[in-house]
This record gives sequence, structure tokens and C-alpha cells, in this order.
Amino acid sequence: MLELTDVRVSYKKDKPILNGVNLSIPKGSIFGILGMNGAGKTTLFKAIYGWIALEKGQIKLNGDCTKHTNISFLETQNYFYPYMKGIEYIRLVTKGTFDIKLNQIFELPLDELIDNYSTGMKKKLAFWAVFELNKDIVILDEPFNGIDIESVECFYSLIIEMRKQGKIVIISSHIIETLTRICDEIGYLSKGKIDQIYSKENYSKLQTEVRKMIQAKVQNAFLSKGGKPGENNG
Ligand SMILES: Nc1ncnc2c1ncn2[C@@H]1O[C@H](COP(=O)(O)OP(=O)(O)OP(=O)(O)O)[C@@H](O)[C@H]1O
Repeated sequence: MLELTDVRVSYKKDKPILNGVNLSIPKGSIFGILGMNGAGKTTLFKAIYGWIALEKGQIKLNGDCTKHTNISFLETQNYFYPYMKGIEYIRLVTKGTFDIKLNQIFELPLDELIDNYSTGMKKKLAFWAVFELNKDIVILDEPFNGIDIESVECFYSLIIEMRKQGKIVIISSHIIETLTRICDEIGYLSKGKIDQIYSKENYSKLQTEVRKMIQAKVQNAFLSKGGKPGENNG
């Protein structure tokens, strides 16, 4: 069980980005973090991974403090050494313990320089490495950005496989449907907190609530301009 208790993180004094996050995620489950741009999803992931110090609170895995060595983290942006080939990267990151057969799914040109890969190919290579690392906690920050439909399906299958292996998988997205498809629970991060956690039975409620909230924002924006959405307000 991964447990976050009253987690507070700030980049600037007295301006917390996370302000009292509480979460419990059991082993063998997929947890989605939904939130608008700038809500603090990446900050939360960096806090779990240990890249950012907590101002307050605790993050524990099975009662002990989390360690880098328990966690793999697929960042939104993936960074590679420019003069490395795909095969060299996967070999280096996994210390040689990867299953080459998985490239039948990813179809990466492993003997080419990663520098020549497309954005989606780089994402697939990074995802493959994260999968092979076989850690207790797997953090996937916007994993579906920039990949084709076939790869989206393949990522879904491998994420479900990780759940079967008993891992704690945490995924972020701005798009509800990418999360409702595979997550066991979804937390909505807003104003530094995860106020509500939605289970599968409540996903339609989550969708309705988020849509209403966005529509209200749009209405307000247009009203403050002196018109209604759809009208030409100059
Ligand atoms: N290194 C930093 N220094 C100062 N402020 C930061 C830093 N990193 C992030 N922030 C701020 O923290 C807030 C949350 O950023 P974060 O990247 O965690 O949000 P996010 O939910 O992942 O956003 P997005 O969906 O756009 O990726 C934003 O206001 C951002 O400007």
C-alpha cells in the first residue's frame, strides 16, 4: 500500500502547490490523477519519487519511507543521451535484463540513434524501459501524449499487465476517458488537494462534474466579456 498523508509541497514560500494531499493506493491497482494544467500532477509525482522535498507530511510504501529504488517514473518529456542507439539505451537502463520480444509490439529501429526517433518512438522506448525496470511503484506522467492508436492500446495492455504483477501504477492525464478506461480509482487534483476519489461506479459522476465545472468557467469568462459563449464579442 502506498500512503500519502497530509503532503505539502511549495516551490515558493507560502504558496503551496500541494497542500494536504491524502491518498492510499493498494498493491495491484491503477490509480489515475486527473487535473487541469498546472494543478500539480507532476509536482505530486516528483514528491512521490523523492525529487522534491516535502514541506510537510509523509509518503510511505508498506509502512516504510519510499525510495527511488522502489519506483520507476515515466516523465512527460523524455531525455536521452543524443549519441545513443535505442538498443544501447534499453540495455543500459535495464542492465541487460530486457525482453527483446517486446519490440515486436513497439517496432522500434533499435540500431538507430535515438536522436533520429520521432516523439512517439522516444515515448515508446522510455515506456518499455519503465516496464522492464519491474519496480513496485510505476509513475506514468501523461504516457499517452504523442503516441499512435496502436501504441495507446499496447500501453493499456502493458499497464494492465503491471497491475496483474501486483504493482501500484499511477497515471496522470487531462483527458478523463484515458483514465476511466483502465483506472481502478481516479483522484481529482485541484487547489492542492485530492478532495474526492472516484471509483468505477462513480466515473460518470466524475465526468459530469468536470464538464459542468469547465462549462461554468467558460460561461463566466464570456459573461465577464459582456456576452455569451457562441456570440461574437469582438
Ligand atoms: N520548478 C518549479 N519552480 C517553480 N514553480 C514550479 C516549478 N515546477 C512547477 N511549478 C509550478 O507548480 C504548479 C504545478 O505545476 P505541475 O507541473 O506540477 O502541474 P501539472 O498538473 O503537472 O501541469 P500540466 O498538466 O500542465 O503538466 C504550476 O503553477 C507550475 O508553474
